[in-house]
Amino acid sequence: MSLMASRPQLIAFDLDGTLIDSVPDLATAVNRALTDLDAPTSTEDDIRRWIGNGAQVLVQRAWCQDDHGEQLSDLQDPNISALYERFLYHYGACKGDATRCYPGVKTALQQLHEHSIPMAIITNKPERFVGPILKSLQLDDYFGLILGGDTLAERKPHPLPLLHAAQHFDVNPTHCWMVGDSRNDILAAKAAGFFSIGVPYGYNHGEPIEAARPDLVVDSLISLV
Ligand SMILES: O=C(O)COP(=O)(O)O
Ligand SMILES: [Mg+2]
Repeated sequence: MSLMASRPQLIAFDLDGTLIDSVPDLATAVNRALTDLDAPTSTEDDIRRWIGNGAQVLVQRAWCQDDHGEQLSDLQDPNISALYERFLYHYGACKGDATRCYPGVKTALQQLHEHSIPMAIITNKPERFVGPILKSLQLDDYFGLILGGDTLAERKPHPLPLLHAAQHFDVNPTHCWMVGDSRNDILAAKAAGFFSIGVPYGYNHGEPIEAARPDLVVDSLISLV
């Protein structure tokens, strides 16, 4: 039986590591920002593990070269704020250069759209980058709501953006799905009462997504249709 038989009233998608592989451009921007501050650069493998808690935490981890850099550094530190500003500048310039959709994403979104399923993006990425990236990949027609990591007072793993989305579409959270690659997506889904769906091909801080105990794991978004 198709998953669609349990027809969700809303599907919320994570962006980085779920719809798009954005690591190469994020790594370019982080390393250009580090170079501007004469700090040592990081490998793409390290940066992949540091994605998923938003851009400020990403630069804290890169500055400290540590998976827990947000606990070892202070957002008020002038080096961190300078690194963040340089990151925003460089990522603004390179955000679409090497970023691509994962296989099956476009087909799945198109088919869900044809089924008239309401869809939202709930990402921890700064909101300003989301619209332009979706547009450049021709994914901008599918989503009735886009929430970035800086749109609301809280971001994933907090349930607020998911509850906000359910309210926006006037639907009950228990009839909504959250699809993501990170434990933050699964934690937010569980806290909000959404059905949680993990994808195994994303980043998830170097751990298998199964460790976050999602309700379901799908290898490709095609399985959702
Ligand atoms: O910016 C990040 O840290 C990751 O964003 P995501 O929530 O779309 O995975
Ligand atoms: Mg993600």
